[in-house]
Amino acid sequence: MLEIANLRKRYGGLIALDGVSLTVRKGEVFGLLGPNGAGKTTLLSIAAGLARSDSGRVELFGNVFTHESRDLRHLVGIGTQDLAIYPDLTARENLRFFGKLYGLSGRHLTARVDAVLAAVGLTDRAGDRAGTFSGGMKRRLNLAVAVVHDPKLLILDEPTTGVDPQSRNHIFEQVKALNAAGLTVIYTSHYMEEVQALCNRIAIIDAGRLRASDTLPNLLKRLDATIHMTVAGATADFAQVLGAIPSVKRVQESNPPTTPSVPVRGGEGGHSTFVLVVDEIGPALARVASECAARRVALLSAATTEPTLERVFLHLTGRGLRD
Ligand SMILES: Nc1ncnc2c1ncn2[C@@H]1O[C@H](COP(=O)(O)OP(=O)(O)OP(=O)(O)O)[C@@H](O)[C@H]1O
Repeated sequence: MLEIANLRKRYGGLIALDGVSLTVRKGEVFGLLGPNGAGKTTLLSIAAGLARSDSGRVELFGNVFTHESRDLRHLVGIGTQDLAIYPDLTARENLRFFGKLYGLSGRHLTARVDAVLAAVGLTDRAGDRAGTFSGGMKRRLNLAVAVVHDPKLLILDEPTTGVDPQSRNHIFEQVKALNAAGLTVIYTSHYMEEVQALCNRIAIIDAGRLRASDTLPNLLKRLDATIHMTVAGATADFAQVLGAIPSVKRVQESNPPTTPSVPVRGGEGGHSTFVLVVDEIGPALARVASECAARRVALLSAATTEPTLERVFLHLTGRGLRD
């Protein structure tokens, strides 16, 4: 649906986009993550035809899409990070205004306005001025404005920023419903868990460069899972026993014996600590427990760390999402 190739954009001496390429497929919710200032808004503005790139190419449904492509603009809806609604107009007037800008009129316009008001739960407040709305209601109206002209691709730039949990859920559910009805969505958020729950594929950008673009399971595979375990009464060959478990990739022992001839690690009944780097925690842990039982080794503690999107993000960018 959207093909972005080698986009570059400078603001004076600052390189905001440094050759970003990515593909968004029809029907997916595509997540875009990046620390503050990574270039997300710049990328989305160019992808939506609102800003010009210095070089590179954007194709929408196989057609070159630029700032000048007015005939293709109706295919895209954008929910901007800063609210794009008029506080002095009512919710309905806002939607009629933006609908008309996209060429809707008459009964079709009225039907679309009613449909999106209902979809975002603002039918009861349709006649109230947007300026009187809560932050969450304004965000919901902003989303309605983005889809009033029935686009094929919806670009949402941090749609849940600064809203209460209830409105956040409402927006979240609405995005899911729009996607289920066939709308392709690009979604940026500062909430990792939203992107994790909503998106089929996720791109991570940092300092204007694409660091990764993949499905969540594939992104998670970039990091190892570990088991930190403490045992008592381990025999000298216990590290080898652990290393032979199929899903264990590496074993590190934190207190190796001082003399190789001592048969019991850490002395009689002594404690030993191992760190296992594993492919999958569940099967590895089950085998660890059974090996311990078979060898009369007491498993005193086992703590696991699994890859999360947050850890992958930190690994790729060296920064947290909300730095
Ligand atoms: N119009 C502009 N003029 C000058 N610099 C700009 C302009 N717009 C963005 N920038 C700079 O370009 C870089 C990328 O900004 P952009 O808004 O695209 O990042 P972002 O990932 O959307 O950040 P955030 O998460 O904070 O919204 C930042 O350093 C920003 O200060």
